[in-house]
Amino acid sequence: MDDQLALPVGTTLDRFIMRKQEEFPYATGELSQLLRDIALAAKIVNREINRAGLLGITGNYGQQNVQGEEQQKLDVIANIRFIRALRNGGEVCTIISEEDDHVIQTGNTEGKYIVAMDPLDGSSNIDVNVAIGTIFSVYRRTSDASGDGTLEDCLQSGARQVAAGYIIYGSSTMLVYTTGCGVNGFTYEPSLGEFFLSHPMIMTPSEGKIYSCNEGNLNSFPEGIKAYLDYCKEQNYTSRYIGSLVGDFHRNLLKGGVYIYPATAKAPNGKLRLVYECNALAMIIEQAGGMATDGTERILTKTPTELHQRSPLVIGSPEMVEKVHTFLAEKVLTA
Ligand SMILES: O=P(O)(O)OC[C@H]1O[C@](O)(COP(=O)(O)O)[C@@H](O)[C@@H]1O
Repeated sequence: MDDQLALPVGTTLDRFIMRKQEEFPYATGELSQLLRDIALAAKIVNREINRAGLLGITGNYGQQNVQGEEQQKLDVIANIRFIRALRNGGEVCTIISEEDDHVIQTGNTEGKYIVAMDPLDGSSNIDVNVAIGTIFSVYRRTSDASGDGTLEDCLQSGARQVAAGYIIYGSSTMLVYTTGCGVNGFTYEPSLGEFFLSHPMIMTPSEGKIYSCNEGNLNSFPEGIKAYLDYCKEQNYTSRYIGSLVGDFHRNLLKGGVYIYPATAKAPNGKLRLVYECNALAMIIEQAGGMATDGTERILTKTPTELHQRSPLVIGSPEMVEKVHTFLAEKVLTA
């Protein structure tokens, strides 16, 4: 964790990015510009979300995405806005999006970066005014920087991320990200159109009392997860699950807790997507002193073979994730 440059709360995102770049003498400024492009798209999407009910942009878009999920109008709008900002910025050659079957070549053939994103996470909550989010991962391309990004560029393990983050559109809008030197959170001030540093160097508590999972799927959970949930109830832990990964993750990051989306009968590989949901949050939680696994393997060491592949996810306070592992291992042994 770099503590050389602890910038004060209230520092603008732009200034923070610039000052952090100065710590890397060989930095070219391209990643900094990419982060600014993401912040710009976040401001635009935030505005659309806030006005959605007035502009008639709530509800279904009338088509399904590659996951077979009904696309919401705001899913499509957020996707367009982030793609446009990244394309216009010029730093990104290829984008992977939850809303697109195939990779998106931006035409920035000199662009050094790949972005994987879930433009709007928590789709089931969009129309009911519950926190939703955007999740993003940034990779440096491994192919020559003269042409479109390759599939190999897009299927790198999470450990190769150069930056990762999310935007939460909740009671306030925040951008939380890491470039591998700690996790910082910025709160959006709409009247000034600026993100300001509000949560410097976030560390998650090693232990917590909150567990988050959809117990509606309990009957098809692995025995180890069922046993862990019983343990949580014996410990009088609190159950909190809003059904938006970003919202549940953000709460648990700050307060301490564990989010679990295991393999189920309905989703034998879990529901969440490794490349643009799990990897980014795994980098954030590890930078904040927490853990992220699929129940056994560290998320960041998994090398994806498909763009939209799913993975079980256990993420949060390290002692709680370890406890889940203990119960999973025990049940495997006694099965
Ligand atoms: O309704 P379920 O099965 O509990 O799933 C909820 C989970 O699925 C998600 O909605 C998946 O994300 P999308 O909304 O982007 O498809 C997560 O945000 C959330 O944690």
